[in-house]
Amino acid sequence: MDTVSELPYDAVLWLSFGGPEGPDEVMPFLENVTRGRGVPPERLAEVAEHYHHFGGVSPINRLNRDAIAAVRKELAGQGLDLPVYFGNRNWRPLVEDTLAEMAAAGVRRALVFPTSAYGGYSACRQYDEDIVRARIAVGKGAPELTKLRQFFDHPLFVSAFADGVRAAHAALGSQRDVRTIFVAHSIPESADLAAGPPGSGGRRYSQQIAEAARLVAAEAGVADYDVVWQSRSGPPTVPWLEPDIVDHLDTVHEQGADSVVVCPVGFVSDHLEVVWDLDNEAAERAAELGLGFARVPTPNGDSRFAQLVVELIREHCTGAPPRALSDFPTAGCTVNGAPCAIGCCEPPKRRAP
Ligand SMILES: CC1=C(CCC(=O)O)c2cc3nc(cc4[nH]c(cc5[nH]c(cc1n2)c(C)c5CCC(=O)O)c(CCC(=O)O)c4C)C(CCC(=O)O)=C3C
Ligand SMILES: [Fe+2]
Repeated sequence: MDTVSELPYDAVLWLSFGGPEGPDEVMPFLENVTRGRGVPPERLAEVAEHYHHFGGVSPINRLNRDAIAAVRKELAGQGLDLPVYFGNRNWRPLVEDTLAEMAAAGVRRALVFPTSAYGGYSACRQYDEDIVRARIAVGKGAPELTKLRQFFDHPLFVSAFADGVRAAHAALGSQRDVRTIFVAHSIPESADLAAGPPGSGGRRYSQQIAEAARLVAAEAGVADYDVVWQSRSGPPTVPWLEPDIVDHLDTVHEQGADSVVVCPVGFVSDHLEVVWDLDNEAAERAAELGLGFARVPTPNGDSRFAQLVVELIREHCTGAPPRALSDFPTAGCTVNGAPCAIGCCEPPKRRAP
């Protein structure tokens, strides 16, 4: 690709979810995540336990810092002079503070890399809301922020997972009846129905998950697989995407499988919902059922992830056609937190606070 000599941007903002880094930070973090979202206190107490199991430290901030270091190296290696800043929605470093720091350093226009590959409210539109909130907090002189596009069907994203699926099958041995299970964060049915531009029929999130699973399976040479969900929250009366991964293990066991390859295609890093909900809860259920269990790593630890981020930056700056394996429209790239379209991935109706 041509060199991007005169970059129209002067920084990158790595925008993520955030997580606690000590036991005292767990509850304040969870309160930030769930403010006004109708998550029952019992669920909150249960999730707090998951964090305390790891000393109150989520791996997510460390994983983001490692990924940022890799992206800085990749940028420098490609001769791109762009500082990378780190800000989160729910925990320190909070995006409001990071954006203030960027403004003070003289940043005028920045690209935003959100740490989610997908569309939908939680995965895409809520990051737009974070951008709006941070710019309001900084006020006059807030940098212009352009969010990079969704990348669930990017060949580098797909091939990192596909290599992991192949390696997991190899680790379990080829003579066994292995079931491949793709898993993503569940969301309320209503949020999935509202995902995508109005009039599109919704379900953009679950459709993109299904498409990513299909692409990864095809590249890994897996003919049969399932797509299931994890980490549901909210009151039990509200329907969320199902089946849950743990229940699904019972199903595949009944169907005669003797081992499972679990691929967390909905996430980019091995954060707490992966190391607890999959490596602990799901792995434990698999052991009870006598199922062999191999969990595929997320792409964050793969060298292709930094390449992917830099490719998205270059693609945006040069106007090159998006490298994408699906027919879904390229969405998610907007300026200053604008939605992709009016009413796109609308936030679900909340209970009054
Ligand atoms: C689609 C989706 C992604 C993927 C896209 C993306 O990556 O952005 C994601 C990522 C993450 N979710 C995370 C953690 C949590 N999510 C919660 C709650 C919720 N998630 C939701 C959806 C998603 N979540 C929803 C609809 C809720 C209900 C409340 C609400 O409507 O917002 C809660 C509250 C307690 C609970 O009920 O579980 C916690 C603690 C962490 C950090 C893990 C760590 O600390 O390492 C990460 C990366
Ligand atoms: Fe979540």
